[in-house]
Amino acid sequence: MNSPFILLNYKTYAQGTGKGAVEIAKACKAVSEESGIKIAVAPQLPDIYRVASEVELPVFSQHLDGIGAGSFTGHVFGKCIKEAGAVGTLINHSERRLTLAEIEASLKAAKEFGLRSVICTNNVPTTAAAAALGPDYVAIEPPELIGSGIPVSKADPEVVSGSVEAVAKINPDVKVLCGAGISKGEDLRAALDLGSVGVLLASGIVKARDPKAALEELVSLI
Ligand SMILES: O=C(CO)COP(=O)(O)O
Repeated sequence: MNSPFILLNYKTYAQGTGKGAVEIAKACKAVSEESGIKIAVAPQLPDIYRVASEVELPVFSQHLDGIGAGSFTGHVFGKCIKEAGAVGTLINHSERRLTLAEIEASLKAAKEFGLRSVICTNNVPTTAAAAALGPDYVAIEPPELIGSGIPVSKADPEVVSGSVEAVAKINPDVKVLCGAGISKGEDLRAALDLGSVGVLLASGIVKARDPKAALEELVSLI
């Protein structure tokens, strides 16, 4: 089996801001090296350069706008996050929803600048629609379970397996992540057993008293 992929979204948690963004990335790097499991982080946009410069670990943006160079004040430009050191981006996170047209434009921008793309979705039909656009990954995250501590892989296994099935039919090149409430080794194990290739998670690690210990527990059943 290929290594699972763990993508840690820092959101705007204080613990993952500024210096904390670097410290958590260092913990991720240490656990990735110890375990051989691929781990990437998605800090806040102004922390991308800092994290990518100080820690040798894949860094994702939390958002990307489907715009180019020019008159787009306040937007997130693919070239800028690429040059800051990002290798990929989330698109359409449930806390940063986009229209379908915006998702497509954002994905196009990610491809233009060689950024890996993770389109976030909330149920099986939106996962199917996202897969049709051809991102590298879709990440199914039922919003009601986000931040709940109740893992999607246990509370709603059908939304994960249903997403995996739908994506396999529509575009088998697209890989499926799942997220929401994932924090323990058994949650990650269940997510993989349902056919996802990894997890997108946040609070269980970023807000943990000891993020490195929490990460070690997360990968302990792989
Ligand atoms: O939104 C999420 C990751 O993008 C999931 O958040 P939690 O891991 O805190 O439930």
